[in-house]
Amino acid sequence: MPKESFLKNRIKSVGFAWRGALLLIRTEPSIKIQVVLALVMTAAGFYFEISTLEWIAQVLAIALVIGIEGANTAIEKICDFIHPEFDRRIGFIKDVSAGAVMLVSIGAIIVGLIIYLPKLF
Ligand SMILES: Nc1ncnc2c1ncn2[C@@H]1O[C@H](COP(=O)(O)OP(=O)(O)OP(=O)(O)O)[C@@H](O)[C@H]1O
Repeated sequence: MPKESFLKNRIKSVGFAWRGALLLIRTEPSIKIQVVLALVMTAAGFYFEISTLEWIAQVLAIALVIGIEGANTAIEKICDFIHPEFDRRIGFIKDVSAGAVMLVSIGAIIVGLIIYLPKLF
C-alpha cells in the first residue's frame, strides 16, 4: 500500500486536533468557563482599544491558560483510564497538573491587571 503523502498526513492531524479542541469545549466545564472568559476579555480589548503589544500579551495569556487546561484534562483522563483506584502517586500527578494550570492562570490574571487597571483607574 503506498504511503500517504506528508501533506495529507499533516492535514489529517490538523483535523484530529480540531476534533480534540471541539471535544474539550463541548465536554469540559472548566474549558467552557475559560472560553467565556476569553470572549469577555476579547470584548474588553476592543472596548478599551488596547494596543498591539497588549493584544499580543492578552492573546498569549488566553491561549496558554486554555492550552494548559486542555493538557491537564488529558492528563486527568489518562490517570483515570490507567488507574481508576485511589493511589497517592495518581493524586500527585493530578495535583502537579492542576498546579500548572493555576500558575499559568495567575500569570494571565497579572497580565490582565497590568493591561486594564490603568484604563479603569
Ligand atoms: N485516583 C486518585 N488517587 C489519588 N488521588 C486522587 C485520585 N483522583 C483524584 N485525586 C485527588 O483529587 C483531586 C481532584 O481530582 P479530579 O480528577 O476530580 O480533578 P479535578 O481537578 O476536580 O477535575 P475536573 O477538571 O474534572 O474538575 C486530584 O488533584 C487529587 O488530589
